[in-house]
Amino acid sequence: MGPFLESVDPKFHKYQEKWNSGDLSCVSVFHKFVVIASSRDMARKIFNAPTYVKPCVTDAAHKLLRPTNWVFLDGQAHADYRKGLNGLFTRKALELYLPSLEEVQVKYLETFLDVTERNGGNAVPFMPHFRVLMCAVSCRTFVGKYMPEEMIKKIADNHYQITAALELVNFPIILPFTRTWYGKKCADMVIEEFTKCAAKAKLNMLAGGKAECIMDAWILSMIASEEYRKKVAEGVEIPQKEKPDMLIRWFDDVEISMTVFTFLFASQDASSSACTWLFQLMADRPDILNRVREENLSIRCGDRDKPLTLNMTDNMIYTRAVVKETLRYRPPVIMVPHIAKENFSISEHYTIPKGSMVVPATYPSLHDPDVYPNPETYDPERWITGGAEQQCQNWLVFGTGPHHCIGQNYVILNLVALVRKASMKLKWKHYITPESEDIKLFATIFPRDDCFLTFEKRLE
Ligand code: HEM
Repeated sequence: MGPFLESVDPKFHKYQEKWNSGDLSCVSVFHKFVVIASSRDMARKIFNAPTYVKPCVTDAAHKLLRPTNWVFLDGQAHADYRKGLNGLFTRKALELYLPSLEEVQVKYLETFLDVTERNGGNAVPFMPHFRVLMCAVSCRTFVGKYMPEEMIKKIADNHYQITAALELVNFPIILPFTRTWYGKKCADMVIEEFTKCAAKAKLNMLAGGKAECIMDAWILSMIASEEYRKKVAEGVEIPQKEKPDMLIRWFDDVEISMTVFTFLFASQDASSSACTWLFQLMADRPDILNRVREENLSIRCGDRDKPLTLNMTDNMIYTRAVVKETLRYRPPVIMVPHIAKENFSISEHYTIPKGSMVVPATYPSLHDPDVYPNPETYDPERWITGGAEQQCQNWLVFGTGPHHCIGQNYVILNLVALVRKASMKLKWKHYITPESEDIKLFATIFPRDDCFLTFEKRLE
C-alpha cells in the first residue's frame, strides 16, 4: 500500500532516491510491477525499443483519451498516422500560427497586471494564471477562433481535473466522484467542444477561408488530398509538383477533435510547467532577463511592437539559449511511462517481465555533470559558448524514438515568443519563499509554492 500512496502523492526526492539507487530500480504499486530506468543509456534503450515497449501515459489515460485515440496506436499504424500530422508542425505551418499566438500572448500578459492590481499589489501564486495563459495560446493555435473565448478558462480549470486524474497507477475501474471520474467528465467536455470547432473549421475551409490554426491546416490538407484523388479518378493528368506532399484520408469531426485533444493533453501541463519556471528564473536573474530584452530590442530595431517572424526568432540566439536552459534545468516531463509488450532483455543481467510498467527518466540525463558541467547551475551561456548544443544524446526533454514529442518546435517557439514579449512589456518580481526551489510533482514539475509574483507595466 505504501508505494501506492506514494504514487498518489509523488515526491520528487523519492524519485531522486530511486534514480540514485542504480541504472535500473523497481517498485510494486498496487497491481503493477514498475521498472524505473535512470541512466541515459537505459532510458534511450527504452524510448527506442518499440518492439518491446509502448507508451502507456498512465492507466487512466486510455479511459480519458478513449481507447481508439491515435496516441495508443503502435508500430507501423502509429508511424503512418503520425506522418499525416507532421505537416502541422513544419516551419511553414508554424509561420501560419505565429500572428495569433502573439496576439493571445499580449492579451493574456496584460491580465497579469490586473491580477496584481486586484490583489492590492501583493504577490500571489502565478502558476494557475500561467496555466490559463498556456491554455489560451494552445487553444488558439489548435482550434483558432472557432471556440468561444469564455470556454478557455473553463477548459484550463477542467484540464487541472484531468491531470489530477492521472496518477501513475489508478484504481482499475472508474468509481463515481473519484478523481478519475471527474477527469473523464472533463475530458468528454473538451472533446465535445473541439468536435464543434472541427465542424466550423470544415465549413470555413471548404468556403475558401484562410488557415490560421492547426485544425484549419489539417482540414486543408484533407481537402487537397480529396481533390487530388478525385482528379486522378477522373483521369486528369496532374503534374508531380501539384501532388500534395502527403495524401491523407478524410477524418470525421470526432476524430479530429480527439487528435487535437491529444495535443492539448500533451502540451497543457508541460507548457505550464516550463512557463512557470521561466518567469521564476527570469525574475531571480535580472541580468539574464536584461540580455533577453536587449537582444530583442536590437533585433526589432528598437520597435517593441514589431510583429514577430520566424526569421527573427532564428536570430534570437540568447533568448533561445534561455529557453533551452530552462527546459534542461527544470525539464517539465521527468519520466515517460511505458508498458512492456514482451519480455524485454534490457541488459545482460536483467529481463523486464512482459506486462510491467517501464519508466525511463529524463531528469538524470539532463543533470549529468559529465555532460552539463555544474548541472545545478542555471547557465544559458552553456548553449552558446559551452558544449551543451552538441550533447544530443542527453537532450531527453522531448523524449526520443518513434514517439518523440511532435510539438517540440512549436513549444520552443511559443516560449521564445513569450519571454521576448514579456521582457519588453512587463516588469515582474518574485517573492522567494522557503519552497520556491522545492520541486512539486503534478504530472509535470512546478515550484512547490506555485511561484509568488507581482507584475507591473514596463514604460520604457
Ligand atoms: C515544454 C513542453 C513539452 C514537453 C517538455 C513535452 C515532452 C514530451 C515528451 C517527453 C514526450 C514523450 C516522448 C517519447 O515518448 O519519446 C512527448 C510526447 C508528445 N508530445 Fe510533447 N511536450 C511538450 C509540449 C507539447 C506540445 C505543445 C504538443 C502539441 C502541440 C505536444 C504533443 C505531444 C504528442 C502528441 C506526443 C506523443 C507523440 C507520439 O506518441 O507519437 N507536446 N512530449
